Amino acid sequence: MKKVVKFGGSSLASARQFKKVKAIIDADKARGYVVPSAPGKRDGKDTKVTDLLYQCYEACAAGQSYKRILDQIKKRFDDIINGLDLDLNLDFEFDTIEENFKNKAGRAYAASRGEYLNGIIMSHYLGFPFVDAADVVFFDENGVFLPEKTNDELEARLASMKQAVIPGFYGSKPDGSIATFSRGGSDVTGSLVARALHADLYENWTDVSGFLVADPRIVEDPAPIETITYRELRELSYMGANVLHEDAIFPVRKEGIPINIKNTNRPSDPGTMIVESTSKKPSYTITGVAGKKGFCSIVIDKAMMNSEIGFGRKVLEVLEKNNISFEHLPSGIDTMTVYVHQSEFQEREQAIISGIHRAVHPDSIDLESDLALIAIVGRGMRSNLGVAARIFAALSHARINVKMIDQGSREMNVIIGIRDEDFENAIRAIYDVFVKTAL
Ligand SMILES: Nc1ncnc2c1ncn2[C@@H]1O[C@H](COP(=O)(O)OP(=O)(O)O)[C@@H](O)[C@H]1O
Ligand SMILES: N[C@@H](CC(=O)OP(=O)(O)O)C(=O)O
Repeated sequence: MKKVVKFGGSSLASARQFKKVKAIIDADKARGYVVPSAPGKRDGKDTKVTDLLYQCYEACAAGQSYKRILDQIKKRFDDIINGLDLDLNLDFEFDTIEENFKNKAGRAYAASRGEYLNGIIMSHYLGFPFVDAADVVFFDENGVFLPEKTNDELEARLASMKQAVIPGFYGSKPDGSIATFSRGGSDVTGSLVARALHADLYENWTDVSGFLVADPRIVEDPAPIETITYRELRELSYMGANVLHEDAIFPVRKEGIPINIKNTNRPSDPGTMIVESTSKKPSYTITGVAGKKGFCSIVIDKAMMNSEIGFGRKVLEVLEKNNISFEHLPSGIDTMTVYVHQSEFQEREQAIISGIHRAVHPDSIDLESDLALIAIVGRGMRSNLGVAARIFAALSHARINVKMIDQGSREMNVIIGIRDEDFENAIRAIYDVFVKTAL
């Protein structure tokens, strides 16, 4: 039995948390492969070490003094080392980091040091060998992740190891410089290690007792999800339920390895099992609800649009040329709407509008910003009549105007567009109608 255990920043924020982690690892011999994140927040007002490292790098790159921030980072690690009574000194590592900062090792290098140093501490504390992620996780020269090369190397390196600590979040490029995944990317490393080892289980330890039906920062004490499929989870994590990085699903899914989301602070809670498929019925009609703010809609009107072959392609080509991805594409007879990320769109707004004018000569183009998208996801929705009706009734009762509705063709998700300002109330209204009234 082999288990890969990834501990998030909240599980490694202090010596006290490290002790809980060791107890969890000691409790099960199968927990041999450990992927740590950088120390996270100790309380609501604290700063993640990764954020301190980014700040430190920005200051250094701007030619400003960065010593104060670096000292703060050092103190975070020293407090952990001292709290664990370890015979370990990171002075040499910090000298190297400072040297590399001056030699312009880059932003990704700076950010990666949180996981690197936490990995060294974890390896000393557990007595497990340390494997630098730079030697086993690879990106190309443009920073694009290389899954197969990584898998081959990880497989070869770990084959003879019964235990290992492999820091999350980063890897290396062909020239030896460091690249990272996007924020929250230690989840991806954990998943890659699980795939390479053909592990029986990937345990992802965090500060909540599994995936919850809704974001606990919005809904008070939301119900936990006992079992969720990869597909449902992918929809929810893509739409903002950021317990697990959205790219962490693919590697384990390839191998059919289940993921168990667990709580370091309540290790005996069952947490959430993430599986390929399940015959278990979800507890509620919906499995989960999640969403994101910051979208903009481009509404394009043109009489007889429906008979103009290639209309949609031409519009999307304009976005492609401007390097913008689209999120949703609801359409009517003479109207087509494209939902895009506001921050990306606003940088190229005028170029895109004039491009669409030139490409399809519309009667009008209207823009609306500050929109949010919410995904209501669940395998149980297929067999339940009236899901859309309940969503609309709940939102109308909460006096929320729905701008867009899009039901996936697999009937497993409904996506709605609303105003940013209604976001939290909408999530609560949907949660209440499907979960609270069902309790
Ligand atoms: N649907 C959800 N279920 C559980 N947690 C959620 C959900 N949506 C958002 N979260 C947030 O995700 C956090 C856990 O993810 P993250 O901060 O990345 O943890 P870690 O530092 O352990 O990697 C929780 O503390 C919670 O605030
Ligand atoms: N430390 C990195 C990577 C990561 O995955 O962290 P966490 O496991 O705390 O979400 C970040 O803050 O983005």
